[in-house]
Amino acid sequence: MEKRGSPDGDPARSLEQGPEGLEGPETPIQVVLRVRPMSAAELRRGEQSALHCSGTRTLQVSPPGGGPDVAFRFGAVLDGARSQEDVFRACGVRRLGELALRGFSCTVFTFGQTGSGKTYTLTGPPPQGEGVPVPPNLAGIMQRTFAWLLDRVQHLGAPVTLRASYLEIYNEQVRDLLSLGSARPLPVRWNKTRGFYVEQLRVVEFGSLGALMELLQMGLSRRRSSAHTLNQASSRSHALLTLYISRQTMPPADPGEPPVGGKLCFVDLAGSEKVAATGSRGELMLEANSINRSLLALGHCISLLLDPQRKQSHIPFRDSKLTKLLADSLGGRGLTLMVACVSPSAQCLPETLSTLRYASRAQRVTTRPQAPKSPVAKQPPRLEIEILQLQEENRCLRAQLGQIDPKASRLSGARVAWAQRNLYGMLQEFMLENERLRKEKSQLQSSQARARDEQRLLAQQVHELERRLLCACYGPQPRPGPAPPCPCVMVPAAPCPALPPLCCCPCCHLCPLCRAPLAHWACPRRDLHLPQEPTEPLAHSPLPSHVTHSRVHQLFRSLSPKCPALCQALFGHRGFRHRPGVIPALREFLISREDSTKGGPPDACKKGDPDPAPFEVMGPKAPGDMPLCAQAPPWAPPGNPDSAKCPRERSHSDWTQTRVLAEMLMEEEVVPSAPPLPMGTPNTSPVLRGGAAVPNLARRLEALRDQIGSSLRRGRGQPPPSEAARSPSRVLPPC
Ligand SMILES: Nc1ncnc2c1ncn2[C@@H]1O[C@H](COP(=O)(O)OP(=O)(O)OP(=O)(O)O)[C@@H](O)[C@H]1O
Repeated sequence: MEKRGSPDGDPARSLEQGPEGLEGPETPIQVVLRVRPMSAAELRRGEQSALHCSGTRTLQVSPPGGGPDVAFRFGAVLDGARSQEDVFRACGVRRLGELALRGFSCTVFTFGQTGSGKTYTLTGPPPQGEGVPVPPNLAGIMQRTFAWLLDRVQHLGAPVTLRASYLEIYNEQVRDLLSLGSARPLPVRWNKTRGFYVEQLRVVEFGSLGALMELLQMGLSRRRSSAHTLNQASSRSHALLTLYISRQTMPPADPGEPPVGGKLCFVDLAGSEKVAATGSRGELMLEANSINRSLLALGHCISLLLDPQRKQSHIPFRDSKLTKLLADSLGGRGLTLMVACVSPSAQCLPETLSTLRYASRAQRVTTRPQAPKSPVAKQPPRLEIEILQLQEENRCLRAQLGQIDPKASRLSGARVAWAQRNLYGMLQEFMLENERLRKEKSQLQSSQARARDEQRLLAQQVHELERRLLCACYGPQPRPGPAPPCPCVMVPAAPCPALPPLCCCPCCHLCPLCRAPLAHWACPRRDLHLPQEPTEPLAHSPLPSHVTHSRVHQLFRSLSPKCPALCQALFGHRGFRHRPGVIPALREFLISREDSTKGGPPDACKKGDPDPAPFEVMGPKAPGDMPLCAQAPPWAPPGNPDSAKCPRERSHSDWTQTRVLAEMLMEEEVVPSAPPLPMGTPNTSPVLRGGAAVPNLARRLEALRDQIGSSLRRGRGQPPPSEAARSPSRVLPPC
């Protein structure tokens, strides 16, 4: 069966003869078969042996039902009568240890069915009690190798550092058996130089056999094991103990030369098991499945490695943690020894045959063992030349530094100090300026925030006053409850004093939609009741000729979003469908403008409107002296000579209301502008301060206040307030 490798199947021997530092020849995995003796239980059950050793390297398998024997040939075959020491010697582990000392990476692993003697072969029988050592004659391959190695190191005459790590793969999780705390799962990583490795694995340095034995005992005691039908102390995990050997070559080729690092790894695989045979249930069954899966992955890799063509391509080492960690030993540059363990019992023959086939395949797998090369030899010549050149340059520069003139060096020092001082001064100035700018910025930000607040407050006040104005116009008392959608919904309704008088017809008093009181021009049947009202086109109306259709459109569009209720009252529900109603409205406003220019209340005229903008919508030129109406309207301001004909005296507030309405109708937009930085004292009223920058807004606010106050007072029968009482900061009566 054995067709490759050295004649005696010992790969170490051929390597020992090969040149160090070069990639070695293809070397097969060394396989040794061990047949354990029949156990007491098997003997009790009267089971027969199905295996017979024929010579030192051949095993004969006799099928129980008769038939021809099947022979398997391995590097060595050891029957149940062979002692632990025999096994250690036959496996050639000492040679592997020698190669590890020379920098090779060597692996010894046991393989076989559960209860076949794998752990026994590697570490001896399970300890009889806590802290009870294994008797020396029963010590396994590991203890014997440790003893040999420590002894060898002592006689080596070169400094050697020994370290060890011990891990188990339990249910596909790597756990550190030497960890200081509780073992937690560790990741398996890969990099180009190290290949697969376990991250954060504890590696313990040891200097004596006793220390190493302690580490072994520690790991064995922490390793998972359980009892089942075939084994009372069955290992439930794969365990890997690795010795890292670091040896300094003597004499060193170069002072900076790193030591040679070899590895010797012992792998105790968990046994394959048939769940039906072992009677595993629950957790045991899960463990068995995990073990079988990983062994299957290992077998698959071995099968692929056998194919020389596929070996060059992809081998699925990543399929399991076990194959990852054995990748180098199976297909890489390591040297590997496999100890296959079997039970002699005929009852276990199917599993035994499986193990034998597995082992037969494995011994055909080859690796290319490679010893580490000397660091000097590794470097390409170009790099060596570069290093030499750099060293030379370094030496020259050091020499030049030592020859620098002390005088020159003092001068340059003064220059540096001067530069540093100046830079420091500049830096200080910048820092001060920065500080100033920062303060200024924070002041500006706070004043900006105050201005925004004031602006918001003013906008709220305007909004509130507009609302109250509408309330006052359409009804002094709003209905309790949520705000009505239309200000017309106010009961009891009262005619708005700011608007022209209502038609005498009762049907015209109410809005056809909301039934709120309406001005007579909004009545849908107004033509029937007021035949004298003009219905002609604008060109024939008594309005000035520049009041064109488009002007009226513009007026309506600007008014309707601002004051929909008032717009509705003035123009009707559909705006220009009642265009004839617009014309008198415009006429009224122009008359009121005429009144204000001719006289008006003294204080109102004095306050005056320096900005004629509200009326400019009617045209660049005011109507001026053009008589718009032969008869003055009843709401003409006092002081106007025509006011004598007025059926009722117009009060100051009446005039103001008219003016405000005119403003509201004419203004293009009501957008309070942000006031500039506050000029007055901080206690100044926001209205006054904001008003400085928003004259229209403040003026309008004051007028609205006046108007609302007077409307409400009239409703309650109170006398009008004195001029002094009209203050912007006055508290408004509730609507
Ligand atoms: N060569 C041997 N001589 C005497 N007893 C042995 C031998 N090999 C194994 N045994 C005994 O057989 C039992 C099973 O051995 P061991 O635990 O090593 O099997 P295993 O293959 O490691 O099983 P598992 O895979 O379940 O861990 C143990 O009691 C062990 O002492």
